[in-house]
Amino acid sequence: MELKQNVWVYIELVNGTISPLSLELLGKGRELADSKKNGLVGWIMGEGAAAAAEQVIGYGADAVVVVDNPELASFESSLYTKAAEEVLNKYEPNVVLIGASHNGRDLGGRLSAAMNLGLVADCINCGYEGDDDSITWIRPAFTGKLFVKILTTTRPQLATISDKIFRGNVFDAGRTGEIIHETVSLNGAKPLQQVVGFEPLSAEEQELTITNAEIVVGAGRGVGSPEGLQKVADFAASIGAALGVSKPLVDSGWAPHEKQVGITGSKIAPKIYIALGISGAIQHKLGLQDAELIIAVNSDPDAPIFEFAHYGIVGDLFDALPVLEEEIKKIK
Ligand SMILES: Cc1cc2nc3c(=O)[nH]c(=O)nc-3n(C[C@H](O)[C@H](O)[C@H](O)COP(=O)(O)OP(=O)(O)OC[C@H]3O[C@@H](n4cnc5c(N)ncnc54)[C@H](O)[C@@H]3O)c2cc1C
Repeated sequence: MELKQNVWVYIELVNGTISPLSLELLGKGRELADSKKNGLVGWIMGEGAAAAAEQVIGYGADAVVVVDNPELASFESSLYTKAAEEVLNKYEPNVVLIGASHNGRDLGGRLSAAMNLGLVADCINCGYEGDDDSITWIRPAFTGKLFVKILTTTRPQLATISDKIFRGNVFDAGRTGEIIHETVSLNGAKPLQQVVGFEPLSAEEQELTITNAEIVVGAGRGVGSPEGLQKVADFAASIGAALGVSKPLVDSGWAPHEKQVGITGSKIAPKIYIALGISGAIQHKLGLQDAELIIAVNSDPDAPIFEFAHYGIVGDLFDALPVLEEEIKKIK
């Protein structure tokens, strides 16, 4: 397969496993490639990268470029940028999608500077609008008040993409594709930092957060006070759920920003989201639209949240708490 001028997805490995965000990008990359009858190339760097290559094919790539190098054993942005530059200069892809993880943002920004490329950061959508090879990137601007369309005039077209926007492809063990092993010289680059060891947290030490919990309880302005929020927090703890909040609670200083659900907070995909005293504004909704089941309690029957919640209770959230706690404990 001709590898040049294709759609490329940077595959990030986390402890040797393909990150969920990379799988999402393989789904979007497949769609982009198909719409222009292009190929989709997955590109993995790091020690042990070869082991993940077959899976990248199974998740939708036509080919995988593997840079398996002990110097890239753990992410070090200066070395990864050098390696990426060598690979991209050789293969000249048309489009490069990088997940907007911590490391992906770091790599994307450095690549943009090193290769003098335009970079569109934190995109939430993209696609071909015309007949040429230009991608229209869509990203929030002015702290989420606007969604802007951006075209990049440099090639490859480079963007980092937010998580939980796209769906990955279903794994197909029968898919076949080319696996190319690439070496990089790194041009004598030296790491700026060195990882000397990893100490994984035990299961008990790992905190339940809004992005990893199966059940998230969302508290909104309807809780009325820090004491009201504490009652909701106690309810969340009693059912083994993480506590999330709407923006006004962060703005009031009642909760830290890391608990905020929404376009300017975190996008979450729990099995169950229980929204208590939340009106359901679009900026909040955009953060939880991947939740499998949404239950809302709101005293206002016309609250917008009832337009997209699967189950709704019209009433005072504090009256609903003991009932919900009892019912959820019965089924847990
Ligand atoms: C640029 C920008 C970015 C934003 N980003 C985010 C974001 O990431 N996340 C986010 O959440 N918001 C965000 N917002 C704010 C968003 O527009 C809403 O203002 C916010 O989500 C409203 O929060 P809320 O539903 O808690 O409060 P409100 O809209 O005030 O709703 C409170 C609800 O509680 C109900 N209620 C009151 N008392 C009770 C009770 N005792 N029992 C039951 N129900 C009760 C009321 O009927 C009402 O529906 C953003 C706004 C802008 C402009």
